Amino acid sequence: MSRAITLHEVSKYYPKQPTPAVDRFSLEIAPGEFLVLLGPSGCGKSTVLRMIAGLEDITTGELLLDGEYGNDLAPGDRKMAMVFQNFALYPSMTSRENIGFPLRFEMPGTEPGPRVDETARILGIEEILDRYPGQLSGGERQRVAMGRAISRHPSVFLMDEPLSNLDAKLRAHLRAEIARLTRGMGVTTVYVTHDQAEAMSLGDRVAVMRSGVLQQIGTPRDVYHLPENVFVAAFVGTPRINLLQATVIAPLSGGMWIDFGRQRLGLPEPLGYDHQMLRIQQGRTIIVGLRSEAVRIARASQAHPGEVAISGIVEHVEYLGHESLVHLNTGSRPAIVPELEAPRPAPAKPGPRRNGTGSGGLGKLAQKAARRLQATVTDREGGSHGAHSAHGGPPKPPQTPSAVMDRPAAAPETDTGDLVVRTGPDIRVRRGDHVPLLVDLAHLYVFDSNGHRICPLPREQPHLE
Ligand SMILES: Nc1ncnc2c1ncn2[C@@H]1O[C@H](COP(=O)(O)OP(=O)(O)OP(=O)(O)O)[C@@H](O)[C@H]1O
Repeated sequence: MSRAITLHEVSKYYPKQPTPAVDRFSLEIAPGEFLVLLGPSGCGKSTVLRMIAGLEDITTGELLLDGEYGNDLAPGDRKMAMVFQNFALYPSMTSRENIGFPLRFEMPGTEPGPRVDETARILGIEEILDRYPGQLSGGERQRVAMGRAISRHPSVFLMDEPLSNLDAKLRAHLRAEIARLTRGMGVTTVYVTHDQAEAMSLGDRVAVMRSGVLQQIGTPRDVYHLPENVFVAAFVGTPRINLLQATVIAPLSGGMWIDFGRQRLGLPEPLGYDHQMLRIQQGRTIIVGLRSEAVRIARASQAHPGEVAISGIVEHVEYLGHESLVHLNTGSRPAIVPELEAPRPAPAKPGPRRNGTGSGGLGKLAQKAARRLQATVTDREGGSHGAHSAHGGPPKPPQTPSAVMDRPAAAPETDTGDLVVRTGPDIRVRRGDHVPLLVDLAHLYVFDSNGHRICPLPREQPHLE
C-alpha cells in the first residue's frame, strides 16, 4: 500500500523562535512518488519530514493522508517508516534483532523471522544478520537501518539524509539501491537531503526550500533547466551556475545589449519575445545566469547561430579526468546569492601569486596573453578572422550584429575568475591566456534584482495592472 500526502499551507513555529521554521508550505505527493526535499542546512527540511511523521506538531495548516485530515494522528497510526542519518540501531542487538524489533509491536504474537529473512534477502544482508552494529561497516549499518524500515511494509518511507554519514563511493552505491528498492516496492518516499546531486538522481520531483519557504517544485529536469529564481539556479547544478551582475541597454534606435561592465552581449535581432520583455529592465541591475556548459572556448568564426562572442583570461584550469573546468576572468562582477555559502571558492593555485589584484598587473598580463592569442589565431587563420587587437588587448568581437564588446576584457574584480566553463579534459590553455568565448543564448537566464527569473519568461505572468 502506498499513500498520497498533502500539505496545505503548513507552518511550524518552534517555541521562542520569532520566525517560522516552515512557512505556509503546500505540496501534494502522489502515491508511490519519490519526492526529495532539498535545501541548505536549517531551511526546514527535517521539520517538514517530522511533521509528516507526526513527530512534530503542525502549528497551522493541514496534513492530509489519502485525502483525510491527519494532523492529529499518532505517529504509530500513520504506517510510515523513518530512516535517519545516524542509523539509530540498538548496539546490544544483532542485525536480525534490530530489524525484527519494531515487528514485535506491530505484529504482536507473530514470529518476525520470515519477514526479517525476506528483508535481508531484498537487501542482500543475509550474512550479517547475526552481527552486532559494532561489527558492521557504515554501509552495512545503514542497510540494516533500511531493513528495519522495509520489514514493516510501510505505506510511506521518510528518509532524513540517510546517506550523509557514508563515504562518496558507498553513497553513490546505496543511492542506486534506495532508488531500486523504493520504486520496486512502489512506496511513497519523502527524502531529505542538502546534496543536490543526490536529489537530482533520486527524485521523481524535487522540492527546493529556503528559509522555511518552498521555492520551486518540479522534476529534476525542470528545476535545472527552468529555475524559478536565482536561489534555485544557484543551488542546483555542479559546478554552480555562473551568476553575473549586468544591466540591459536598449536604445530606442533598436538593438539590445546585456552589459557586464567590461563586455557586452548583443541579443540577436529580430528579438525573440523573451528578449523583448527585457526592455523594461533598461537601466536596472539584473543578474545573468550562465551554466558552465552554456559557454565554450572557441573563436567567433566558429559561432553557431544563437552564439555570441566575448572573451576572458584564464585564471585556473581544474582537471577532473573526464572533463576540465576552466575558471576565467571576463571582468564582470559576480552576483552573490545570500544563504548560499561563500561565493565560488578560490581554487588552489600553483605558483606564486601575482602582485596585487589591481588592473595594472593584470592589464599587463592580459596584454601579454592577448598578444600570444593574437599570434596563435592569426597564424592559424591566416589573419582572416577573430584576433584583431583592440587597445592591444582582447580579440576583436565577432562580426555578427548580435555581439558587441566595446572595451577590453582585462581589469577583473577578483583573481578567482567570474566564469567557469566546462570543456573536454584535454583543453590546452594556461593561466594568463586570453581566450575567445562563445555564449549560447538559448541557455541564458536573466533574473531581476529580486532574483525572480524573467528570461526565459516565467510560466505564470504577473498581471500588468
Ligand atoms: N526543536 C527545535 N526548537 C527550536 N528550533 C528548532 C528546533 N528544531 C529545529 N529548529 C530550527 O528550525 C529551523 C529548521 O530546522 P530543520 O532541522 O528543519 O532544518 P534542515 O533544513 O533539516 O537542516 P539540516 O539539513 O541542518 O538538518 C532551523 O533554524 C533550526 O534551528
